[in-house]
Amino acid sequence: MVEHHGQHRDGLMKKIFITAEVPTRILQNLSRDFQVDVFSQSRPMTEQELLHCLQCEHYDAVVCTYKDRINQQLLDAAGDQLQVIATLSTGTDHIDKRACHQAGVKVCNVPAVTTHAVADYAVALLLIGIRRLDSHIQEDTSDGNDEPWHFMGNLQGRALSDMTIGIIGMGKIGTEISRRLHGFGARINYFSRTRKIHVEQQFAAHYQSLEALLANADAVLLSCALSQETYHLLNRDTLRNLKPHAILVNVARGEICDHQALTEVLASGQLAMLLTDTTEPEPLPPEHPLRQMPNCLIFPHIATNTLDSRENLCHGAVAEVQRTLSTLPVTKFS
Ligand SMILES: NC(=O)C1=CN([C@@H]2O[C@H](COP(=O)(O)OP(=O)(O)OC[C@H]3O[C@@H](n4cnc5c(N)ncnc54)[C@H](O)[C@@H]3O)[C@@H](O)[C@H]2O)C=CC1
Ligand SMILES: O=CC(=O)O
Repeated sequence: MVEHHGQHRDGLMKKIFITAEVPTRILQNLSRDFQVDVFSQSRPMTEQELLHCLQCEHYDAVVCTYKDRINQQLLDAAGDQLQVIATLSTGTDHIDKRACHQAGVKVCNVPAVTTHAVADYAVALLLIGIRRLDSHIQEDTSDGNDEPWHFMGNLQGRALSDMTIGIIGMGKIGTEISRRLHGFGARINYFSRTRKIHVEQQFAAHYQSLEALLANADAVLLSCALSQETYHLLNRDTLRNLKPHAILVNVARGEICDHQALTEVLASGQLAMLLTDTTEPEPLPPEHPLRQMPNCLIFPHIATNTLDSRENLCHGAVAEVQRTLSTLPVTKFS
C-alpha cells in the first residue's frame, strides 16, 4: 500500500509522504536527498488511511491531492515535525489553512499550470451539453441502420455563436474559457469579485450582477474559487433567476452549488442540463437524487488530467517541498 523510496533510510534524512503516484523521474530525484513514502494504490487515500500513516511515522512534508482532507485531527497526528503541506492542485479548500497556520505548517499549492487543461475541459463539457453529444453517442448505427432518424429530430442543439454564456469567476480559468468562447463567437457575460477590464476589452465580455448573469445566460460556467462567500452561491433563491432551459457547467467546486436546489431545477426543466466535474461530497453517493437525474452528467473531478498538467503539478509541489525543507524561501499559495 505504501512504497518506500530513498537509499539511506538512516533516520537523519528528512521524510516526505506523498498521497498519490508521481512520475518515477521526480521520485528518483527526490529520493536522493529525502526518504519518500508514497501511497501507491490507484485510488485516493481514505481519511483513516492517511491518519494512520501520519500517526505511525512522522514526516517533515506531505504532498497531497485535492481528494485529501487536511484537518486539525490530521495535523495533530502528524506532530511537530511537519513543516509543509504541498497540494497537487490549484484549490486549497480541502486544507484547513487556519489550523495549518496555527500549527506552523506552510501550505503550498501549484496555481496556473493546469489552467488551459481545465478551460479546455469546461468548453468540452459545454459542447457536450449544448449539442447533447452524450445522447448522440447512444444513437446506435452499428447494425447499419439509421432508424429512427428525423430531420427535425429531438437531439437538436445550438451553436455557441448563437448563445450567451455567463461565466462566474473571471480568474485564470475564467479568462481562458473566455478566450476559447470568444473564438467560437459566443457572447460572454461574467460575474466576479472584481471587474476584469482586460478580459472585457480582449474578449468583449460584459460584467453583470449574478442575478442578471443567470437571467441572460443560455449556459452558465462556474470557475470561481470556493470560499465562505461562494459556498452554495447557486441555491434555491439564485437559481430561480435562471433562464428556462439553461445549461450549467461546473469545473470549480461542488460546494458552490446547493445540490438539492440543483435537483429541483433539473426536475422542473428550468435547468436543461448539468455537467459537473465536482460534487458535494465527492464522490457523490450512488443513491443521491442528483445521480438519478437523466439530464445530469457527473465527471470524476478530472479536468486537470492531461499528462503535462499532472507532471507540472508534481514538479511544482515537489519544488516547494524541496525549497521549504532546504529552508529557502517558499512561494505562498495565491
Ligand atoms: N475541476 C478541477 O479539476 C479544477 C478546479 N479548479 C477550481 O477552479 C478555481 C478557480 O481556479 P483559477 O481560475 O485558477 O483561480 P483564480 O484565483 O485565478 O480565480 C478565481 C476567481 O474566482 C473569483 N471569485 C472569488 N470569490 C468570488 C465571489 N465571491 N464571487 C465571484 N467570484 C469570486 C475571483 O475573483 C477570481 O477571479 C479554483 O479555486 C479551484 O477550486 C482549479 C483547477 C482544477
Ligand atoms: O481541483 C483541482 C485543483 O487543481 O484545484
